[in-house]
Amino acid sequence: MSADVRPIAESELHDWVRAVHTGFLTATRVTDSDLAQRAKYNDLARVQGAFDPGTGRCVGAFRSFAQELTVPGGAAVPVSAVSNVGVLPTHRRQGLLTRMMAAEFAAAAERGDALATLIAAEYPIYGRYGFGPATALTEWEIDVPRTGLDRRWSAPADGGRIDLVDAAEFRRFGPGLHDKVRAAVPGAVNRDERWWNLATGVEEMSHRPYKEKFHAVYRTAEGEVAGVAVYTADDHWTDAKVPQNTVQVQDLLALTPQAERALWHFLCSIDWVLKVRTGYRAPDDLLPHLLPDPRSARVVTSADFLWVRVLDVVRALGARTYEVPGVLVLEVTDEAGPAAGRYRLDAGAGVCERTQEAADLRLDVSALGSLYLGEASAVRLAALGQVAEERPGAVALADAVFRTARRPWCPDVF
Ligand SMILES: CC(=O)SCCNC(=O)CCNC(=O)[C@H](O)C(C)(C)COP(=O)(O)OP(=O)(O)OC[C@H]1O[C@@H](n2cnc3c(N)ncnc32)[C@H](O)[C@@H]1OP(=O)(O)O
Repeated sequence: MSADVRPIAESELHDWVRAVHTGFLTATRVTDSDLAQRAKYNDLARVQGAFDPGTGRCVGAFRSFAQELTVPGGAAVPVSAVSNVGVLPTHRRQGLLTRMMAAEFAAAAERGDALATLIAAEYPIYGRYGFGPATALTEWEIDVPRTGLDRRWSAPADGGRIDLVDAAEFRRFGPGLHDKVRAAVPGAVNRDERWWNLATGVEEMSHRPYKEKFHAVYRTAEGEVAGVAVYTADDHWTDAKVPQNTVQVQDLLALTPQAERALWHFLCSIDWVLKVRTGYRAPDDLLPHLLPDPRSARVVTSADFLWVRVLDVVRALGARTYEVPGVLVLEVTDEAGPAAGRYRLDAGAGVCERTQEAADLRLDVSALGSLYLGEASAVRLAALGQVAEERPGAVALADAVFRTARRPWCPDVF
């Protein structure tokens, strides 16, 4: 008998959270506070469980939630974010994720979602469901003594100022600042109340206890909050009593290059600190070039991050803008979902519609997901055999049309 896959009842939440914690190898313990948070923030109609017919226990978990994704041009598009996917090791590779994903796509079609998003735990999992890697990230480690920065630095040169504030103050100004920052960053997603409460210690989860952080806020000469760096530090001294601490940046938001420069220079000026790890940044982040010697910032992580699944091609392609005009007819294949068909994109007008015209390009919906936010190059995908050119010049045109001047970036795990 196969497992029962369905939305869970509130009485099954404890068992479901245990399955999530087990799948993610964090714990099996579920606290009252974990449950209270789930009941408060998770829409149970969008929380699926797979239940073993023999034991009745939850052996698979899956959840989606309403999210806003900034797309090229700045629109905040409502999407379905997939999270908390976990199948117990005793029940893996029996098709449970596939069944939960199929149920999610059916529900997404009913809701009218144009796109789905997720952060893939492992690369090979989600391509088969039509998701494509759509943003990348880079983490640098800065060797502070090598930056060439003046260690006597104590204030931004642009008339702005930096102050240390507590988590409660960050909780107050952070959401407004983040909303302004994300509007200018394709690939960024909204942070909900739960995100802010967990980040500032208002609430915590048993497997992710709150760790106190430092918050450096940058204000312009006019007193406007234009950036913040949230960081932690370790405590490492050599036998000779030489401090060798590393600052780990948890979050750095900046509205302007001036704020960005001031915050990085501040972090590199802190006494006792030899290294600054930047946290996950955009791959074309300004950071290395904000340092006199950019080579003092060494890449320590470079990977795919946000994955995008186009569900409704007409609405998804119509929601973003394009850097250059051009008309492309795309033949999209989609084994697992509703995106299959032939579409005419008029990039200049920002309009996409179904068409019977001859195709210029053929591609799978997962490749379309990779192109969607401007990260992937159509030329590169064609070289990899993921885009086929039916009209000479169409791949080069698609490259120019879809790509963006700055690379998309999703700062958040969800
Ligand atoms: C958005 C997020 O939450 S990301 C977090 C994902 N969760 C985890 O990584 C936690 C640990 N892993 C798990 O819980 C499970 O192994 C899951 C959720 C990744 C997969 O669940 P399963 O129920 O085993 O997947 P399912 O049986 O439907 O597999 C479908 C296909 O995907 C393949 N597949 C599934 N997971 C993986 C993987 N990690 N690596 C490679 N292939 C995979 C299967 O082999 C199968 O291929 P086939 O159809 O050719 O046989």
